[in-house]
Amino acid sequence: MPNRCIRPGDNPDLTKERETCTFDTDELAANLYGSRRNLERRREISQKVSADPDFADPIPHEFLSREKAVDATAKKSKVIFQKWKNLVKPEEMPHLVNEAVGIQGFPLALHHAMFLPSLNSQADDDLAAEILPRAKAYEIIGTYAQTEMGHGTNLRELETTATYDKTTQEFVINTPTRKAMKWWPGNLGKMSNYAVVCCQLIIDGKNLGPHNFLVQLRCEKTHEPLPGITVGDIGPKIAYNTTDNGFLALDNVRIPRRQMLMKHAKVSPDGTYTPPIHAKLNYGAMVHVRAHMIYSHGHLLARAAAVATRYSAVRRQGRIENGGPEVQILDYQTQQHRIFPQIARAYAILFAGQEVRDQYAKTLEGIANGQADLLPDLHALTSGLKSVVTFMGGLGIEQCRMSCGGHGYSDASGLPKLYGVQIGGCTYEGENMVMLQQTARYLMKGVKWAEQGKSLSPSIAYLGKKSGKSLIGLKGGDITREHEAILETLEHTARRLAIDASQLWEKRIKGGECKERAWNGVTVEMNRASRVYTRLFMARSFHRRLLSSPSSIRSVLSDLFSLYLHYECVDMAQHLLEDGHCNGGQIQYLKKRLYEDLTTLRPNAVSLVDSFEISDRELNSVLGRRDGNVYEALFQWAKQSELNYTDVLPAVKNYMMPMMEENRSKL
Ligand SMILES: CCCCCCCCCCCC(=O)SCCNC(=O)CCNC(=O)[C@H](O)C(C)(C)COP(=O)(O)OP(=O)(O)OC[C@H]1O[C@@H](n2cnc3c(N)ncnc32)[C@H](O)[C@@H]1OP(=O)(O)O
Ligand SMILES: Cc1cc2nc3c(=O)[nH]c(=O)nc-3n(C[C@H](O)[C@H](O)[C@H](O)COP(=O)(O)OP(=O)(O)OC[C@H]3O[C@@H](n4cnc5c(N)ncnc54)[C@H](O)[C@@H]3O)c2cc1C
Repeated sequence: MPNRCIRPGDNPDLTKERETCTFDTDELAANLYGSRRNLERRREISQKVSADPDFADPIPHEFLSREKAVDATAKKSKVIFQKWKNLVKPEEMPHLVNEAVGIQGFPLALHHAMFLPSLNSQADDDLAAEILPRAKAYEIIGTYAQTEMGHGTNLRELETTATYDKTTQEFVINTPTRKAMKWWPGNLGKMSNYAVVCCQLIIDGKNLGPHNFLVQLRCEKTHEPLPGITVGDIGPKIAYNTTDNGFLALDNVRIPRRQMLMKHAKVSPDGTYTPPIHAKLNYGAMVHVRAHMIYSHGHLLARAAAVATRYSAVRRQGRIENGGPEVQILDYQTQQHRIFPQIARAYAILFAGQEVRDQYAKTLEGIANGQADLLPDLHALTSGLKSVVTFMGGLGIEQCRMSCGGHGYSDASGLPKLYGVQIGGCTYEGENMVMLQQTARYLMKGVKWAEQGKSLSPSIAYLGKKSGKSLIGLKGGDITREHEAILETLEHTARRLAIDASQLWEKRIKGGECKERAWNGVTVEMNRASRVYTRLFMARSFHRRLLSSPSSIRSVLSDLFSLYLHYECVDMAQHLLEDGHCNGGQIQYLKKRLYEDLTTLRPNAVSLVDSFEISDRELNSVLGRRDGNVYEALFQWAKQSELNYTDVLPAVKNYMMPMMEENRSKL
């Protein structure tokens, strides 16, 4: 079967891998990206970016100072949002940015991820008509400033205030304390001249909670901060270092009333407050990012899996049998066990990410028509997914990095940067432990609704089902039935953990604790239930994708899905065993099946990552390059280190040489 990545001059081991492929890599890639046309567009964009001299990098970003890297990124962003703007559709923009700029952020990242979405979904018609065309035309750059130095998670306690002044029909915005400074917002420090700023709305001395306001930060002509505004960059971070995450203090900054985002909550000129149809519609921009970051985080894991798999096919080290040749490290079972589950998880996350984006679009449609009833389900699901996926992805990338040995530790591999970017997601858009609790709140309601026989939304329908005994290992050799048996066991486990957590909570309340304190005593169990609910959703979503896939790729997807399920179950074995639903023999069976999966997938491993269709430029990894010619490329990469510009560094000349000289002369 064709793997369409084979080219003359490639590393022969990699070519051999591609020759053993049992499916059409283009078919799988087209399925992943939605259609053949989308796949072709993806390639076209990759090729055109590589050919555009405006995107050429004289030296890799890894060797640039932060200021120079920010400069290079801004220069390319201008090219994207002027020259290229009309050449790509909005949905193709993330790919264009990844290709042209990379993953560490760019001046308009928050403009796209949060500024435009919050204006789109929360500004009233008048404000939207005035500001959106300017924002969409990049006449202005905006960000989303919510988090403060002292509070990020607990939005109710944000300290920035917007106090309504009826006499002038303005809001007066203030940062009352040092820790009330906005701290962290991406692109706030240096790039943005506007921001949606989250403030406590105060009318007639009454605090009506966090609301969003459009605030101009800098002069449109000079880009200098406006009076009353203190703004800057918060300094270097683990990753995202081409993003100017910023600080902001506001001192009696006045904005017109109509710059409150008033599509849902409203303040009339006389100061009358009208609440929104759903109390949390002001939090809509966060739901937007949570719904979209799942897919982009799937892509980060996909990249790491591509690097680790390709490199493991070209790296030869050690022997499996005495006297045999040095083997490709991909032949070691431990290496397969480290990397193949990451390939499967990357596919699973990408599939789930696509489903949740669709669910987000449906929910938004409902809200536009005055119906917010899909929002609680979406909030629970996106909160769970962002937490599980960012954590799973971080661990997965780290496994991929370690699987590349010493070279994985080098920036040449691209893996340290991927890891840094991925784990940022564990924190931003809601710290994972906190967001899992949001999911758990919904599950606790679901448990009650199920007890009362009420109807349940699809994502929690399993709470209303009855468990039978686990059929894992008892259904014979039919793979379809085995998948169903495992899914049923996952459903049972998710249901049981939610019910157990609910009972533990109730027990503490009955024991005399207030609901909230009792909750804090069971949050580890609550979050466990949320994770398994989310992992069940991911497994179901992968299964739906498998069932709807064309026959040409069904077999390889089924192999991948088997590996995914077996790995998930072994990883969660404790939960499967705890209540006796599964027994030790069944876990042993799952492990045996997992090891068989590793062998089954081995001939297709390289081809499965080829189907991620990530160009060399986008992958930005010497180890993961498509042609597999890594050793020469490693040397060429290292030669660009600024330490190699001269043979004798000033640091050596000024300090080390005199030291050695002095020590020699003492003898
Ligand atoms: C583009 C990709 C590229 C990606 C590139 C992106 C670049 C990076 C961008 C990073 C940007 C950021 O980090 S921006 C900053 C993000 N910050 C956060 O995410 C802060 C996290 N904190 C929160 O969201 C909140 O404070 C909570 C949810 C934890 C608590 O809020 P709360 O107001 O106290 O509400 P709480 O009592 O818990 O809940 C009351 C009820 O509201 C519901 N509820 C709570 N939140 C929501 C919500 N968002 N939507 C609907 N419903 C909600 C609850 O389920 C509950 O329902 P019921 O039970 O009553 O029915
Ligand atoms: C890369 C990056 C980009 C960001 N971009 C933006 C941006 O563009 N705009 C913006 O406004 N913000 C941004 N942020 C800020 C981010 O949203 C917050 O840092 C995040 O929401 C976590 O809040 P916190 O920092 O207050 O953490 P904290 O809440 O202080 O968390 C510290 C610890 O306390 C625990 N904890 C807190 N509350 C609870 C609870 N109720 N139950 C149990 N445990 C709890 C947490 O789990 C965690 O272990 C960004 C952050 C990062 C890292």
